[in-house]
Amino acid sequence: MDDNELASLADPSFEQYFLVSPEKLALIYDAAGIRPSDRVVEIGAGVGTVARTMPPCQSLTVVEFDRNLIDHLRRNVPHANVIHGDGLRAARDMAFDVLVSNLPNLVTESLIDILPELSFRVAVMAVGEHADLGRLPAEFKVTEVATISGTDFRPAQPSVSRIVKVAR
Ligand SMILES: C[S@@+](CC[C@H](N)C(=O)[O-])C[C@H]1O[C@@H](n2cnc3c(N)ncnc32)[C@H](O)[C@@H]1O
Repeated sequence: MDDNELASLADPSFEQYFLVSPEKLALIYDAAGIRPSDRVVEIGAGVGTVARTMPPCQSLTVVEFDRNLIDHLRRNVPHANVIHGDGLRAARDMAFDVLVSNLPNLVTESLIDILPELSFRVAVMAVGEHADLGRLPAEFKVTEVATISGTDFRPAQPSVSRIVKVAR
């Protein structure tokens, strides 16, 4: 998928910016520490730019809210289980070891709120510049991984996000 195609698929009303930076993707995979036995879930998977090069794992499930992207996801990540729907609801209904997400900031805030209800080993999440993860219970260890913005994405994302690792 070239830059023009990615840009043409992005719907600004869903805050769709697709992460394509190989360096930032490598940092996400490294932080996730995915093991071959892991069940991995990505919510807000877009067209699959993160999921398509996810390290080997037992299972990969991708959840996307925008129906228009589902066929692209199926094509780009043929080995994944593709779910069309709300990632917050799906996360509550699934069992997984590793969670990856890059959602609109408001949805991410809700995801942070429900993290204590979910059972997982590691979550690697893009969060807003000023997101407060200090509200998570002490059982969670939060580590800053990187910042992502601008041309890390297609189309370029105007705002800055932080990638954080949340481990139990
Ligand atoms: C910033 S894009 C990131 C896409 C992809 N993760 C990446 O980094 O290239 C956010 C994606 O989350 C999706 N999204 C927004 N709200 C969602 C929700 N409640 N459940 C699942 N997906 C959602 C959007 O449609 C969009 O594709």
